[in-house]
Amino acid sequence: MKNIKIILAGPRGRMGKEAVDLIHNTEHFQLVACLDRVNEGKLLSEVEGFPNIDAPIYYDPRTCFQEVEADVLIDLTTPEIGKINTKLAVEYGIRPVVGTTGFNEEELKELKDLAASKKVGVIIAPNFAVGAILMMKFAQMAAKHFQDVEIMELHHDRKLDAPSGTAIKTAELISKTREPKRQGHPEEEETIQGARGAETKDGIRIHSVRLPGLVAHQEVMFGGEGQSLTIRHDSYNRASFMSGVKLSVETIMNLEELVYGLENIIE
Ligand SMILES: NC(=O)C1=CN([C@@H]2O[C@H](COP(=O)(O)OP(=O)(O)OC[C@H]3O[C@@H](n4cnc5c(N)ncnc54)[C@H](OP(=O)(O)O)[C@@H]3O)[C@@H](O)[C@H]2O)C=CC1
Ligand SMILES: O=C(O)C1=N[C@H](C(=O)O)C[C@H](O)C1
Repeated sequence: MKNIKIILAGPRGRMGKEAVDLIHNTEHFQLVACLDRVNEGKLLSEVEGFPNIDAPIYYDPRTCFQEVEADVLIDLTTPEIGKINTKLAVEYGIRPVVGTTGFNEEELKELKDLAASKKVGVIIAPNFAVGAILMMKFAQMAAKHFQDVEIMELHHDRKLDAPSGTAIKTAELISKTREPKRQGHPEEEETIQGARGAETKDGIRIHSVRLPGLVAHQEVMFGGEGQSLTIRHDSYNRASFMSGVKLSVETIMNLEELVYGLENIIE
């Protein structure tokens, strides 16, 4: 397989560290630069925790994309920075694999159009874990048979966005097979605001839990006459996401458009 040259944004983060290991341990992957908001001008090997990896660190994505020859950008930063990096990478013909969450519908549409016009592959993956993809697909299947559903997503308390990208994607997939419905008692009232969670435009409730000790977890709970069905996925560590990152980097080399969600590339 051809060597794939990768720029990684966010190498010191929880996901970024795992991605450095993945790139380092994959024969046909090469880390050619990092984007970070500290350590500009250093090599990654000069930063504590990353011996033997001589990729230069840039702060400004534009300078990095101009100076470094790369095939793929992996972005694992923050919602605000991820959006800037992704758009800029497409403009420079570098294919973004984006794990960073927090893109809204309008931003996805804008990127889709940009990717199509530049013929540059983009993968935006709200969740890279294969089990999470299956959980979402199973939920979409179950929604054919159960009209009433609520999503509970549970994450560590360092997470910036709520609801999670996975919960939003799950609700979107369910909405493809379930008619819009306003759930609960027609006259229900929240005596404490937010008690019924956030409601999507199709009437699906999403509840976001943030606690130290958690990593990334989600339950999709369906209710019917005299029965319920709960589909649950748990990521206990960030290594759980790395096979999806690897697959995305390999797949994006043959894409010329935006793909939103790994369910579109996992058979
Ligand atoms: N798709 C998926 O499967 C998954 C997606 N995620 C998403 O990935 C993203 C990262 O998550 P996580 O690793 O837990 O978060 P972290 O907060 O651990 O890491 C984010 C990193 O981005 C860095 N950063 C901030 N600003 C910049 C900048 N201007 N340039 C480059 N780097 C910058 C931060 O630096 P500093 O430390 O200085 O703030 C930090 O090191 C989140 O959006 C999260 O939702 C997470 C897990 C799985
Ligand atoms: O911030 C996280 O940790 C995660 N973010 C993604 C999301 O918002 O769905 C994926 C996973 O749940 C972990």
